[in-house]
Amino acid sequence: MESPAVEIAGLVKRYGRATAVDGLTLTARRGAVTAILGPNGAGKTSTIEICEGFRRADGGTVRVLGLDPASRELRARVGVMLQSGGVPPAMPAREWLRLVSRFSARPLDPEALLGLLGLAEHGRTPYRRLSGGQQQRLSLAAAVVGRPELVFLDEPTAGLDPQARHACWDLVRELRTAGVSVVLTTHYMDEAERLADQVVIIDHGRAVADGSPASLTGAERQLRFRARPGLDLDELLAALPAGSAAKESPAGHYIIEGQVGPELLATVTAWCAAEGVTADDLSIERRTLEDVFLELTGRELR
Ligand SMILES: Nc1ncnc2c1ncn2[C@@H]1O[C@H](COP(=O)(O)OP(=O)(O)OP(=O)(O)O)[C@@H](O)[C@H]1O
Repeated sequence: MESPAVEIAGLVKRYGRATAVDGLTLTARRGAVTAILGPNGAGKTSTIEICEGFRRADGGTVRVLGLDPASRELRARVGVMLQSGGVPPAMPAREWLRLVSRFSARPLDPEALLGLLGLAEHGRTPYRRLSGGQQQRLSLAAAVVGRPELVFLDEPTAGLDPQARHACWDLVRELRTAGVSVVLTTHYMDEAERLADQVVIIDHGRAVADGSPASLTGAERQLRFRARPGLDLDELLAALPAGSAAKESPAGHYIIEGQVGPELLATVTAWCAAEGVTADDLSIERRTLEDVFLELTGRELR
C-alpha cells in the first residue's frame, strides 16, 4: 500500500525547556489538501519544518512519502515554500523561477506559473524590488515549479491581497487535481474551509481535532443574532423547545442551538419583541470552522 503523504506519530520538539510540539500525531493523505490550524505558537511551523527536514525532532516519528525527512531522495519530490525566499536580492523573478525549474526533470512551465500568480509583468524585477506579497507569490511558484509530489506551504496567503489569495487557492486546487499532496498552515478559517479535504487543529503542540471541514462543523444549524449584551438567557431558554441551548459569545452575540426550525425562530423573535429587543443580523447558519476553532482553543490571546 502507498504510504501517506505525511505520517507523524508522537512528535516532540523542545526549545530549551519549552515544549513546542508535545506528542503530535497526524496523517496527511496522498493527493489531498491537509490544513494545519492552530493559535500562534501552537507548534505548526516547528512541525512543518521538521517534515521539511530543516529541524530535528526530539521524539516521535515522522515519515514523508514513507521516508525519513532527512532523506536526500525527498529533495526532488517535495516542494517547500520558504518564508524568507532564499532568493539572491538582485535576481530577477523570471530568471529565478527558470533557474529553480532546471533542477527538475519535468518542471511546470515557469511562464505559465508567473502568469497564474500575477507575476508576468514583474518577471524582470529584481527580487528585492518586488513587494512583500509579490515575493511571497514567487516563493510559492518556486515551491511548485518542480512538479513535486508533495508541497509544504507555511501560511502561503498571509498578507496577500484578495486577488492574490484567490490565485493561490486556484493554484492549490490545480495541484490537487494533478494529484499533488498539499500540507499547508493558515490562520484563515475560510481558506481551510474552502481548500482543505482534511483539517487538523493543533493547540499546545497536540492535535485537538482532525477531520474534514464538514465533519468538524457538523450538520446542525444555529440561529444567531446580535442584540444588547446581557439578555436573560435562562428566561429565553424556558420559552424554547426542550433540548435547545443558548449562549452569548462574545458579548452581544447570541447563538441558539437545537431544532432550528419555524417554531424556534418564531419563539425567539416573539421573546425579543416582548423584551423590547431588536435582534440584528438574525440568521440561520451552520457552525463555522472558526466557531469550532474558538471552542477548542479558547479565546485567550497567545
Ligand atoms: N528557534 C526557536 N527557539 C526557541 N523557541 C522557539 C523557536 N521556534 C519556535 N519556538 C517556540 O515554539 C513555540 C511554537 O512555535 P511555532 O513557530 O512552531 O508555532 P506556530 O504554531 O507556527 O505559531 P504562529 O501561528 O505564530 O506562526 C512558540 O512558543 C515559539 O516561541
